[in-house]
Amino acid sequence: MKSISVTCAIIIHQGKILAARRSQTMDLSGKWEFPGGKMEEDEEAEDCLIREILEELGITIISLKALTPVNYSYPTKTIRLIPFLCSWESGEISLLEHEQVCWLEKKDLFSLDWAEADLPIVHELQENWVKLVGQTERN
Ligand SMILES: Nc1nc2c([nH]c(=O)n2[C@@H]2O[C@H](COP(=O)(O)OP(=O)(O)OP(=O)(O)O)[C@@H](O)[C@H]2O)c(=O)[nH]1
Repeated sequence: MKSISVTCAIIIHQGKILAARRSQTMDLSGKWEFPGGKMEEDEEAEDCLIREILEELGITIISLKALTPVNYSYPTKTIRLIPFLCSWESGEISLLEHEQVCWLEKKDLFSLDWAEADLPIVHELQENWVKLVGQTERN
């Protein structure tokens, strides 16, 4: 099965990270994810990320650091999920596609019903929280 490349943003703000809940009109409805979306042809991963976050949340972000990509096969599709730690640069968050967002501390990471493909990223964040979240924020 052909793999679809999907970028996602772990947006850090005041020592927490943003998670978003997929709405009823999206596949994997009700699952939590890191906002982002599919890469277009000839698009760089970080350009995709910045475009998707503006489309989905109405904010501008800056990508700070690449995390480890995840290859995952759902029954109907295979994705390569490409995560980046990001900072929130400007704008106010609007829910343009998701039904809910929340800010997570380390202790809350596994309290959500994550999309399966996101679990290795959540583990990577938990294991390296201080280095990745505590020391990466720009503002
Ligand atoms: N954005 C995002 N997608 C994820 C994550 N985890 C995960 O399994 N996915 C899956 O990756 C695919 C990305 O689709 P999307 O719907 O967010 O992307 P898009 O906006 O570009 O697509 P669309 O406009 O065609 O619906 C979906 O199948 C989604 O379920 C994640 O953390 N973030």
